[in-house]
Amino acid sequence: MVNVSTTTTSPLADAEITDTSLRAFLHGLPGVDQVGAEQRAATLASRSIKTSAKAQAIDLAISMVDLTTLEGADTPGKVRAMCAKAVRPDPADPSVPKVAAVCVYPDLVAQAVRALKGTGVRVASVATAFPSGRSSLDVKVQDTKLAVEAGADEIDMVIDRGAFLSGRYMRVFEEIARIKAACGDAHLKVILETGELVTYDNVRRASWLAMMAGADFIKTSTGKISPAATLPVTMIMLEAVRDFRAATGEMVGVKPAGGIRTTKDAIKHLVLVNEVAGDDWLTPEWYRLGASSLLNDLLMQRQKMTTGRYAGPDHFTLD
Ligand SMILES: O=C[C@H](O)COP(=O)(O)O
Repeated sequence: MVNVSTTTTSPLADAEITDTSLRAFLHGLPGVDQVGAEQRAATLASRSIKTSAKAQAIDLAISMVDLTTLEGADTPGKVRAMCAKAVRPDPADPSVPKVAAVCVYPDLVAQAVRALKGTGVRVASVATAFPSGRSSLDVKVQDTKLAVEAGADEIDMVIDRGAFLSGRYMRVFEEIARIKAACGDAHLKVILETGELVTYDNVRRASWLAMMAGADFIKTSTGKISPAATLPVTMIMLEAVRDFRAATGEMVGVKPAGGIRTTKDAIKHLVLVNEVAGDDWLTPEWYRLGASSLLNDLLMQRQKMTTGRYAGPDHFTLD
């Protein structure tokens, strides 16, 4: 019996969560029909939307962006410039909405907090030995606490894929629950790194595991591993949050991240959200697009819709 206290509602809330009950629950989830899932995602992705809806969709997508820089070469100056862009994506057009959040490494959180104070743009920080997650739990907790103390509103943690893939689900559960506790009031996004989970069944299991352990959001990827936020994987995660709400009454957000670069990609995601989870998720509170270079394409397409012509990519500052 493992002593874990979790504050979230879970389908196993009445039974004490044990290695055995957790494994039985996760392996009792319906298997994913791989061919069916890929076909359905492709069909939904091929839907077109009306031009009038496209303008709205672009603004919604902008408002959902977690504008991200996660490079070893990141500097305070780069983060300040990114924060300015997050608040006012197109300096020439004040009608462009601000993005949801900026996402940086923990040592740059204080910088971002200063730059975004009072703007309503949130500060997200990766933590827990991102992107590999290969460190002790104590170090991961400390990493999380430092980011929260520096002012992060949101923590993007990675799960221990080695533990998950070797069937040590309870270890993954406990780790998420410990990090959730270390977050305090900060929201916790749990990165599954779906590109390393091998099967869609594992994506479904990891989604439920993360939600049961206290995730406020489930996130596809770190952006460091390919494939990242594919449509079938995102669809399976959207099904999981939909079914989790039906089972528990609790809503959990979804954040696809990695490889989302074009307006077309973003709109496919919005269609998927609407069709699979429902329009309750169509807000920045419940859906985010983690991306380092999507914003400029959204701005270019928006300008094309407003003025009838494209501005060159050099019209906008670098993502
Ligand atoms: O969380 C966000 C990802 O790191 C961004 O990935 P990307 O550079 O492929 O957009």
